[in-house]
Amino acid sequence: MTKGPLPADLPRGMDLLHTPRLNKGTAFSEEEREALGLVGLLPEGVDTEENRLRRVMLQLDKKSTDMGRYIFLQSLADNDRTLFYKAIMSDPVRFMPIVYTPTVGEACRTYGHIMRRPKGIYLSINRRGRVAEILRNWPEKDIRFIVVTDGERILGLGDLGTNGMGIPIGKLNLYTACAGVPPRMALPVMIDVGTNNEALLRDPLYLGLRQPRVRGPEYDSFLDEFVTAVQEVFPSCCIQFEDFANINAVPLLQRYRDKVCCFNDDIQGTAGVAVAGILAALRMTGKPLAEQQFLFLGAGSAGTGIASLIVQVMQQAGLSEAEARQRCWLFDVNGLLVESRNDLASFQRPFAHAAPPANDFVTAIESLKPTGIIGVSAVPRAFNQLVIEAMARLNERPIIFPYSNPTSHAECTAEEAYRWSEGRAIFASGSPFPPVRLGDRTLIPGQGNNVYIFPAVGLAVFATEATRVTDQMFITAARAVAAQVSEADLAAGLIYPPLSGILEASIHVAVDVARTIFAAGLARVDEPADLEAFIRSRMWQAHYRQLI
Ligand SMILES: NC(=O)C1=CN([C@@H]2O[C@H](COP(=O)(O)OP(=O)(O)OC[C@H]3O[C@@H](n4cnc5c(N)ncnc54)[C@H](OP(=O)(O)O)[C@@H]3O)[C@@H](O)[C@H]2O)C=CC1
Ligand SMILES: CC(=O)C(=O)O
Ligand SMILES: [Mg+2]
Repeated sequence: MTKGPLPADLPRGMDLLHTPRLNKGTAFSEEEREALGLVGLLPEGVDTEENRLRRVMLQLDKKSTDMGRYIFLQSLADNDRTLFYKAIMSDPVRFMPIVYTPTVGEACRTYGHIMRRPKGIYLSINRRGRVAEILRNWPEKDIRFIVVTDGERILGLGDLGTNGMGIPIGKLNLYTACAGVPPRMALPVMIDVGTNNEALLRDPLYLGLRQPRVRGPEYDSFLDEFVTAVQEVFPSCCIQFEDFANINAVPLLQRYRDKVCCFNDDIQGTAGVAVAGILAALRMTGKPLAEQQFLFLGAGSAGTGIASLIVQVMQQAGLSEAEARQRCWLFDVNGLLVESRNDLASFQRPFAHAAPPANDFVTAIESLKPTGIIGVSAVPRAFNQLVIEAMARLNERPIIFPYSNPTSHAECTAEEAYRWSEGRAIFASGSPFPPVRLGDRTLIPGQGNNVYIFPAVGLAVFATEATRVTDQMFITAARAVAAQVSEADLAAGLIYPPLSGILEASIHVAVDVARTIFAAGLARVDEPADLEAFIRSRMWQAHYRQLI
């Protein structure tokens, strides 16, 4: 018995089983099977959602590698999207390292080899002039989030060309899994302007343009065409720029941040998570922010993005901009950023100090006496024993954040940071590390990853239909993430909320960000009396819908 007429566009029979958004497989009820032409296309047994989840877990358990699990889960998403989200949301601690860093990094390295069904839109520069037409080929019409990359700086793995498509897909998976943003409204986009990765150009299974990267005015005008076309085809869409090389990431953000609803996750999202970690760490040490001194290894998108947000937060704590800048020092491949250097890009100049050059990181630590070091260099093991021991000599509780991803590019492991600091480090890494046993203590490393920020900011932007994304929204998000860390978490050494509860944490963060959006007059909906109930009401749930 149907409950009224069926929607005209509801697929039937095999088409329905091949529509991942609607497919419930063996969970289609007898009623649905009769009404939708499914009788005989499924075995007689009618499953519950839970039974289908049990079968997924059983099959995952039989896979011997995380790559195998990644491929299985992405195929599941192609087949039954609800079940995919139900699975990964059932245990974020187990599944985040598979759909996200570190496994997604390995998946991107070999994307042309493991690819099954395409997901998202590929915009090749050879199709310039046709971007709006191509975006219209996407079947969904109300797109609210695009995560876009050109594949040039995929995690710390460098230029992976169109193989980098795994990142927009993974980030958008997390919008839904960690914040309930409806998956139907999310679109991964790959801008293909070629690749300078010789190994990929030689790989017969590589699927992108086989040419060196296009740069300069031609690149810029293609990105202009993309941003303009998004406004035309998806007028309520927020664009998240992801994993662009800094030569493009920084100018793109500067060009569009005040014109359209957009942000750069590596610059602003990462800054949000770093500030959150610092604020929570200070709850642990009881020291004021205005007395902290940070030294960064790496002065690219993430390094300058974090430093810039720290400066703003320190200003809110009462320091002048100049005083705050004196508390952020950056060190890159050519040493400390000092005014006498003539190799600095314009986005790095504001962080160059009037100080003598220094080419040795440990020497820089000894002279600047930082309270925290933040690794955003993608240089594996750059925080060596000398570095950690120097930090531990200077600080009772040194802040050590090896933020580079994936795990193979972390500046140090959790075990190293704890061992070389005699267990005193306040530690968080971009990719997860397992708990560390030190003497009779078990230390639990936190994950300092922008996943604590972008899904929650995204949920707030989605619910309020915000017109812009501002730095203040990331400061609010950072404060809200830090506030989610309980006294018990702090006592256990954690400076981020446990990943197991990331969905609830994101909702609380989104509520605060939404308040900031309303206060700034950037919302396109009326401010509701009960903001939390409003945010919750906008969230997608990973449950099968009754189709008839
Ligand atoms: N945890 C998280 O949430 C996030 C982590 N990240 C990670 O941060 C890393 C950097 O990202 P991003 O800032 O976008 O990349 P960029 O390429 O913009 O920056 C990398 C920086 O590291 C410097 N660097 C390279 N080699 C060395 C070296 N041997 N010693 C000192 N500095 C060096 C580079 O200098 P030069 O340009 O001169 O080579 C550059 O300043 C990546 O691994 C990424 O995965 C990024 C975003 C979020
Ligand atoms: C986490 C992230 O955005 C990165 O490593 O690039
Ligand atoms: Mg990134």
